[in-house]
Amino acid sequence: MQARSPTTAPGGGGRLSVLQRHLTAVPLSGQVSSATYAPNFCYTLDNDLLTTEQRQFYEENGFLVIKNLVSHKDIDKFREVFERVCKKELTAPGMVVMRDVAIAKSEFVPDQKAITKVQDFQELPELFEYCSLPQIVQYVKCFTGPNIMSMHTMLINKPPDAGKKTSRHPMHQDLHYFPFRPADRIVCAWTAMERIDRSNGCLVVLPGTHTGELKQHDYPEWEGGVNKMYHGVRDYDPSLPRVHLTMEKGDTVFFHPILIHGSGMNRTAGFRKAISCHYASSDCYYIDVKGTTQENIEKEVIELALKRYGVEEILLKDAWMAKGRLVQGERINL
Ligand SMILES: CCCCCCCCCCCCCC(=O)SCCNC(=O)CCNC(=O)[C@H](O)C(C)(C)COP(=O)(O)OP(=O)(O)OC[C@H]1O[C@@H](n2cnc3c(N)ncnc32)[C@H](O)[C@@H]1OP(=O)(O)O
Ligand SMILES: Nc1ncnc2c1ncn2[C@@H]1O[C@H](COP(=O)(O)OP(=O)(O)OP(=O)(O)O)[C@@H](O)[C@H]1O
Ligand SMILES: O=C(O)CCC(=O)C(=O)O
Ligand SMILES: [Fe+2]
Ligand SMILES: [Mg+2]
Repeated sequence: MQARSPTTAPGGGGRLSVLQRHLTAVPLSGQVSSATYAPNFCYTLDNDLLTTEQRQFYEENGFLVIKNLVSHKDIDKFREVFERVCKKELTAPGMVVMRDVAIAKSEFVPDQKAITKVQDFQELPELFEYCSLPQIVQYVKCFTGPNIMSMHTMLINKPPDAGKKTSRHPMHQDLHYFPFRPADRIVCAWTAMERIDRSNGCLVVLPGTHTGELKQHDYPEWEGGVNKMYHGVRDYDPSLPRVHLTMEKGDTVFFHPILIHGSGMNRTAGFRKAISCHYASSDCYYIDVKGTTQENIEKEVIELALKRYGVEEILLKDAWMAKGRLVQGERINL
């Protein structure tokens, strides 16, 4: 791994100006791809899709935005399917439909408006289609290699904030939830289903933090409450330089599971929608999280599994084994 000098620390003037240029860059079409052999790269694999500049950007920042990757037609289709899920016209084994904590205890909330996210839709073909879109998978392969599993799926419907700031997602590292490694062979694809900016709670990232360690996570001490399992990095330092990712409908960001990120509150009256899938190489292997910072999330997952399904004696990895689905290549370890 390349050592990072203090001058390339996140938020260094040089880095941010490169970032700004990148974020306003033109769509990929027309760019010349390059299959450069790059011995110093470790977060991306040799491939003939990413330009050297794109690889370099992900290596340094831990994320990469590809404009206009998913068609509006496909997104409109996913939106319709989501609406049918909300109306309970469609369901699938294992799928979790979750309400925002601020309205979870209300006696009457009209169905569609109550839902903050749908999770684990891997058994619902109409939504799982997102995870198999060839134009997404071809990018995923640059990070995971050819044997690709989908591990976690979400359609996030960030509600207008009910006034308690519970629509925020605290700053976190997704690896906190994952009992598999190596982290560098895991990547999230997150697609904006409409224009998303600071007003409706865009993704907020801390560039370059993917080169750090997995940190201790807890529930943030938020007065208004916090959603189930929305852990945040302990002692989050709000003075760290952040980048707000403004994205248009169909734009997709690929990001590393150690990258610290979150999302702000939704100050609009609309439900901010994004669809995402976490992928991993099937060559990844499960780890035992006992005695690590991940013990607290394992405990919560075990409690939930007992409460929901009555299953006992499971480990975090058992839940993940059941969720994982092969997208391409061969299922090896996961
Ligand atoms: C397999 C491993 C998974 C690992 C995690 C994901 C990995 C992510 C990886 C990637 C990184 C991703 C990062 C991430 O995304 S982290 C977030 C991941 N979150 C989850 O996985 C949670 C998924 N949601 C659920 O399991 C259910 O919806 C829950 C259990 C929350 C409610 O269940 P259900 O919907 O059936 O409702 P109910 O009517 O039966 O209520 C039961 C109780 O729950 C209370 N309640 C209701 N809503 C909420 C709420 N929002 N916040 C807090 N509490 C809530 C409710 O008041 C009641 O309490 P009480 O009256 O009993 O006191
Ligand atoms: N104590 C905390 N612990 C963890 N994450 C936090 C904490 N406080 C705020 N965050 C997160 O930091 C990110 C940025 O928050 P912020 O409220 O600044 O975003 P915003 O609402 O999009 O922007 P702004 O309010 O500045 O216009 C969000 O993901 C938010 O959830
Ligand atoms: O707010 C979002 O859409 C992203 C939330 C997130 O980072 C996550 O669920 O892991
Ligand atoms: Fe996340
Ligand atoms: Mg704010």
